[in-house]
Amino acid sequence: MCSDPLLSVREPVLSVRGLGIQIGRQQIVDGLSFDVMPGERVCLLGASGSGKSFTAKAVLGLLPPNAQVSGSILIQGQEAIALPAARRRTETRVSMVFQDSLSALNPLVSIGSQLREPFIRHHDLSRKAATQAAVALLAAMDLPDPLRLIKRTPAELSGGQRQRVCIALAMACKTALMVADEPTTALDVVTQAQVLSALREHTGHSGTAMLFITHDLHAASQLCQRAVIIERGVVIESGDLDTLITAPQHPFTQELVAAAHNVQPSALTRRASADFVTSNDLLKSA
Ligand SMILES: Nc1ncnc2c1ncn2[C@@H]1O[C@H](COP(=O)(O)OP(=O)(O)OP(=O)(O)O)[C@@H](O)[C@H]1O
Repeated sequence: MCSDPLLSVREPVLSVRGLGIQIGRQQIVDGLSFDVMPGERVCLLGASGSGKSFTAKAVLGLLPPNAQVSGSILIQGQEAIALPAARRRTETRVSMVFQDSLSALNPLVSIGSQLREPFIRHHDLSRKAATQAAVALLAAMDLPDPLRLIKRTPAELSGGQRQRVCIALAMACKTALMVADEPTTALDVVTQAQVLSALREHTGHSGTAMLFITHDLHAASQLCQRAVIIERGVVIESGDLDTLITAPQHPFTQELVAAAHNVQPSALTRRASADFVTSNDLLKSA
């Protein structure tokens, strides 16, 4: 244990070492290792079926009971491997944003009640203060008319609005780490840009590190500083995302970059990401 507070600040929020996940005789993830530092956004990139979601579930403590898991997952320095989310200590809890925002939210409960709960349960706020905090968070997500929005149920919102509510919910939990598993895959390009922008503004330097799960290099390039690229449950390349885009080494990474060059992001997507220099700029200019 590090006693120097300055050194301990540099300890990873998430440290995955030799992660193995097996279901029956199928080895889904094999010897995966990577770190996410405080305030950092790291993407786990890979093709469909490469084991990204299983890795995310292992970090979140949501693996199915028949999964055999090995290796180590340190969250804030504490071992969390094979520990279900419900049994984790508060400091090792991880917030999450999933692709399917409709099933992530309770369909019968108003947005306000769902957003109030973490403020009341984890931050001891009164109902009135929790409502104010929920409204402020929705406003920070650029959602129109938050005072009316909190009275609605999830089905009364668009997919993009719901996803921003899910991000607000994750932010309300104030965890050191957020896992976002394909949060923009089901959205149109304009809404994708809004959701990526909300994630960018509310993670990273604001204090919440992020593990961003995606097969979309464009989305990753708008958010992340580092990438871990996996194929069939094994890391094939990792490092600084700018370097991976400009000088991809592995044939799969080269294919990913070549495919991304063929996609022209809309003018709106470009405008949404124009507030900072990203790996996305490298994709456009390379
Ligand atoms: N219940 C299960 N039992 C055994 N194998 C499974 C089960 N569910 C998924 N798999 C296999 O695990 C592998 C990894 O799945 P995973 O969902 O982690 O992939 P992914 O990279 O997230 O893909 P996608 O981008 O399509 O979501 C796949 O080959 C899949 O067929």
